[in-house]
Amino acid sequence: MREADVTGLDMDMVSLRTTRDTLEKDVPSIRLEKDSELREIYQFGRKLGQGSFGVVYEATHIETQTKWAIKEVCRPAAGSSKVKMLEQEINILKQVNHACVIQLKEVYNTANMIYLVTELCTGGELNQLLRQKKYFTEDETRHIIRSLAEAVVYLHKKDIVHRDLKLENILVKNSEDDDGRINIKVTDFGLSEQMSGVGIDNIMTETCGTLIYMAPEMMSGRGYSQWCDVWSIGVVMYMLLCGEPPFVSKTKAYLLEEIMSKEVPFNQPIWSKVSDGAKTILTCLLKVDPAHRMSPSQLLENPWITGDTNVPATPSNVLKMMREHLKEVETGTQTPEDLSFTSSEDTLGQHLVPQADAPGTECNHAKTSPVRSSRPCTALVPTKTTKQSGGSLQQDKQKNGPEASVTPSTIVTQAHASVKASPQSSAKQRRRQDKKDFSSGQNLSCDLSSKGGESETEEQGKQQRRIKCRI
Ligand SMILES: Nc1ncnc2c1ncn2[C@@H]1O[C@H](COP(=O)(O)OP(=O)(O)OP(=O)(O)O)[C@@H](O)[C@H]1O
Repeated sequence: MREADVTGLDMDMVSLRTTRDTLEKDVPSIRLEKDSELREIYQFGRKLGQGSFGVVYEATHIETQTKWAIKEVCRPAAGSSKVKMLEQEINILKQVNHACVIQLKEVYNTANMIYLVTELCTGGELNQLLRQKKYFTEDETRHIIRSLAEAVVYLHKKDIVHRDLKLENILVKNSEDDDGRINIKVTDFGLSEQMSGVGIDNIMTETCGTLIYMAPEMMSGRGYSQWCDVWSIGVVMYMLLCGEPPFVSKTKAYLLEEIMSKEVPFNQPIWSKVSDGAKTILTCLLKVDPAHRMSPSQLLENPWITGDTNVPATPSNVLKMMREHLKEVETGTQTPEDLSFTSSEDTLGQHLVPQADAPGTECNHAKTSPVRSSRPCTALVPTKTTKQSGGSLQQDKQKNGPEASVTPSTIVTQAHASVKASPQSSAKQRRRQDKKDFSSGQNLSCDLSSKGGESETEEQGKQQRRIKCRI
């Protein structure tokens, strides 16, 4: 493999998504007799940071004079949960090769230590940069979120769910490249999960990650899938644009209640300067019901991300879509037959999905609908939900292409089943319905019973605390 792929030096020519997905790489795992032997290969420099596993140093490869980061980890006790997390992290890093995901170059093992040699990110963590800048411009945010979405699409295609996406786990390769862009690398796969099962096996129940970035379905403890990463992208994007998290509360239970009872807040003065396009995306990423969340692929196709100003701003709710469609019918650009809504009675047990999955359309990600069109979403068609449940990711991939790997699994499908989108629906009604569905026993119900319970006291005053269940 070329050195450039490992070092990430290809960054400048990777604006096209297809060129960013590179081939799997071979990561050598090298056994050393003594720790001092590594000092003959690398010259250790300044300390870059300290994590829960070990210390990270800047290091220069003596032979090539290239700079790297080396994470020095004290070998945890065999069989311990720490070992499992480390193994999981190394396992995943060995499989990934993407310009926006940290690259693992080599692993060195000695009797007492493990050394992970990764590409060096001289710009530090994204949260440090945010603290300095207070907030990012829309252009800067667009570039960062596009990179993050590309990384997540790539990971999800490999059935990897990061589960702890946050500003602290996004490193900045270098402060700014020649074009003034901030190039990011997703890191810290300690809490990531690789889904290998089918259908229900792909639903995870561990509560892990960092509270303010945590998807409500994960907080509720009832089960979640890869859509938890989408929620985190939404929180990251919100924070980049205004410097603060969208939802804050003292405990997990109160935070969940806050998320369930409020719209995504855009009332601070700073939001008056932010485009409607960006706000629409945030609303679509931060949908309470994962079944209604925008998919990472849809995010990449959104005109706000692509910068395609020729695509008209598309209405973000059913009512607006109806109005626009009726206007089109009135002006003769479409026939009434195109308006293929069914009555709400007809839709019992079914869910309505946009007919097209085109850029800039409604955020519903029911992409398994066989009906696809290149025109913007204008009509809703019912799809049977039963067909989706229980299907394997592999089968879905074969049937529908790699996109299907991010298809919501059964639990999400159940959520769809309970949504009846009538023509009278509005965004607010939809959100209320989301919350109702979410909190009902039919799908991902929210268990607020822990309020005042055992986990609350433990979490008091620690909004950003990480809950690593496996430790
Ligand atoms: N490749 C890198 N380039 C530059 N700095 C890095 C790199 N990797 C890690 N760091 C810095 O070192 C710090 C510690 O990283 P490390 O991955 O050990 O811990 P962490 O991100 O806090 O996660 P955890 O404690 O869950 O392992 C990070 O916060 C970051 O600032």
